[in-house]
Amino acid sequence: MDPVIKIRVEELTFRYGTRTVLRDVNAVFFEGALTAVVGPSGRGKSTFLMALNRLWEEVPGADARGRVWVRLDGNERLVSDPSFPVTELRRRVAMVFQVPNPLPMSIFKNVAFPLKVMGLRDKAVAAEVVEDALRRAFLWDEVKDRLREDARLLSGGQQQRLCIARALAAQPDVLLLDEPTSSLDARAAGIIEELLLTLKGRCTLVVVSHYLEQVERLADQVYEVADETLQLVS
Ligand SMILES: Nc1ncnc2c1ncn2[C@@H]1O[C@H](COP(=O)(O)OP(=O)(O)OP(=O)(O)O)[C@@H](O)[C@H]1O
Repeated sequence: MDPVIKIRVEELTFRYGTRTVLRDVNAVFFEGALTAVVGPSGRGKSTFLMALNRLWEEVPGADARGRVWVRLDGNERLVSDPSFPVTELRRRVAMVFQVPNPLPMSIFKNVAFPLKVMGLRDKAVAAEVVEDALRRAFLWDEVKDRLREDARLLSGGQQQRLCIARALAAQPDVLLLDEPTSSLDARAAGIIEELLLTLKGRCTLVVVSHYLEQVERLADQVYEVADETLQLVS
């Protein structure tokens, strides 16, 4: 069976003010696969991720042209379609940042946060979803007895897994991860890598990485940002 295209990027051009960072980018991302985006610093890798869920719209002076399609519930949706609520887009195409960004609240509330935004009021269901997300993020055993503690007291690696759990709680179709291990030591990075491998198949993953060995271990497909565009390298 042919792989399903989850995200299709057509003729994407991205500018900050008068400076063009990406030009005429065409790329596809397959459902359930992990695609790595590599390339030297400052070439537009993070910018590219931001184009996939419209995060760039929050950045003054940024402008994206072209089309990004995401397949949701069997239909391709244009992410820039004004009738596509950005909150829904970012729930289904979720971002995990380089530096973990736990909210100033408890571990439990951090993971339950997207459920609250989605209007889920049933506490028992929320508790189940939070536990499931923490288990899938390989964090449950470490935090199950301290769910009411401030999330900012967790280690860097635990905070990153918490942020992944928070994204997973909203059941995203696509997870965008911007150098998710670069602020972590080797052991913590290894746990995140293992976690990403278990997410493959259930979620479409797009991972910006600087580490070639990591990319070789994890990626099904690799794009390199070069000459202001994305080139498929493997
Ligand atoms: N808000 C902004 N305003 C103006 N220019 C920006 C802005 N954000 C990024 N840039 C510029 O756009 C280019 C691409 O930045 P981006 O962060 O996407 O690169 P990157 O490949 O992810 O880099 P790194 O690997 O260092 O994280 C850089 O030259 C950067 O200086």
